[in-house]
Amino acid sequence: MAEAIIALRQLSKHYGDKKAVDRLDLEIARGEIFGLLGPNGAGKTTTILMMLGLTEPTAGSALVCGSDATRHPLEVKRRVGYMPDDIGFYEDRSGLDNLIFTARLNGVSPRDAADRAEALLRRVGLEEAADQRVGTYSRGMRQRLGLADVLIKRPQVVILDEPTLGIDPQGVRELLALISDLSRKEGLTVLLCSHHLHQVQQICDRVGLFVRGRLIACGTIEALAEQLNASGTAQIELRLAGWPPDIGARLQALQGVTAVRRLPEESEQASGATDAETGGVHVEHGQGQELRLLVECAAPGLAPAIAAEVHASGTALLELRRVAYGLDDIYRTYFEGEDGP
Ligand SMILES: Nc1ncnc2c1ncn2[C@@H]1O[C@H](COP(=O)(O)OP(=O)(O)OP(=O)(O)O)[C@@H](O)[C@H]1O
Repeated sequence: MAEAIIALRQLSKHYGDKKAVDRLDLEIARGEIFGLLGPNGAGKTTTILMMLGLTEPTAGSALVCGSDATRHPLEVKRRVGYMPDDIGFYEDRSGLDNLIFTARLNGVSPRDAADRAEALLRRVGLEEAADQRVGTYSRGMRQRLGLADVLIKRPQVVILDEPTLGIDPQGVRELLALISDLSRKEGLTVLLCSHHLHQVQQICDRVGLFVRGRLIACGTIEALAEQLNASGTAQIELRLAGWPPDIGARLQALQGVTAVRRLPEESEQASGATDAETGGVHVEHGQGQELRLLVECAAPGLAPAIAAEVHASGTALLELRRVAYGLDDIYRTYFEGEDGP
C-alpha cells in the first residue's frame, strides 16, 4: 500500500459497557477515496470524531497526517476538512462571503481569502451564484458550497458525512464527479460516509464495512466480491420468453437455491409479486411477455439444474447469466442478521 495518511491502531471507544468502536485497525493511503459504510449506530461518527481529536479514545491511537489526533488535535484540524451532513452557513450572506469568512477563521489573509474563495466557487461550479444569498441555494448547491468550504484551508484529507443526502440524481452525479476529480487531480484523500451504496461503488477505491463498532470487511469492491464468489454463492439472472405458472416456487425448491426474485426489483412491491415468507415468486399475469428472474444460489454449479427446470416448464429460456456481485449484494451478505444495536 502507498504511504498511509491515516493509520488507526486498535482504536477503541467505550461508553460504559457499550463498545462504540472496538479495536479498529485501518490504514488509508494518501490520495485514496475510502467509503465508510455501516448501519446506524455502527460507530462511523465516533471513529471520525476520534480521527479529528474531538473525542478521546478509550484505547489505541489515531495517526492522521503524521500527528496523533488525541495529543495534537489542532495540527490535525489544520490538515483535515470535515463536512458534516448538515452544514451551517450564514443564510443571509452570499456564498462568497461565507467562504471568505471561513478562510479568515483559518488564518488566511483578507486578499488571499477572496482569491481562494473565488477560485473555489469556480471549481465547484457556483461562480454564477457567488453573490447570491445562501438561503436561496438548492440542497445540491449547498453541498457544493460545503465542499468549497472544507477545501478553503487546503486540507490534505477531507471527511464527508453523507454528502449526497437529499440531492437529485443529476446533482449527485455532479457532486461525485467533482469529489473524484479533486482526489485524482489534486491528490486529496477523501473519506466518504454514506448509506448510498451505488454511489460509493462509483467513486471509492476501497470501502470498509462497520457493524457494531467493528470493521467486518475492508477492501476494493472487486476484492469483496471475489470473497463472496469464493464462498460458493452465486447469483444467476434468467430471461424467459413467457411467465410459466409456479416457476418461482419450482426454482426455489431446487437444492442450493436460497431466493428467487423478479426483476426489475422496483416493480416487485407494486405488483406484490414476491412472497416474503418463502422468497418465492407468484407469477399470475403477463402472459406473452418476457420474465426476468434473479436466482440466488448458496452453492456453485446450479445453472444446469435451473435451465432444466425452466425447460420442464415449457417456456423458452432466452438468456442465463451469472451476475457479478455489486456493493448491494456485498452489503446484504456481510450485514445479514445485523440490523444495528
Ligand atoms: N456520547 C455518547 N454516549 C453514549 N453512547 C454513545 C455516544 N456517542 C455514540 N454512542 C453510541 O455508540 C454507538 C456508535 O454510534 P455512532 O454515532 O458512532 O454510529 P454511526 O455509525 O455514526 O451511526 P449513524 O449512521 O446513525 O450516524 C451507538 O450505539 C451510539 O448510541
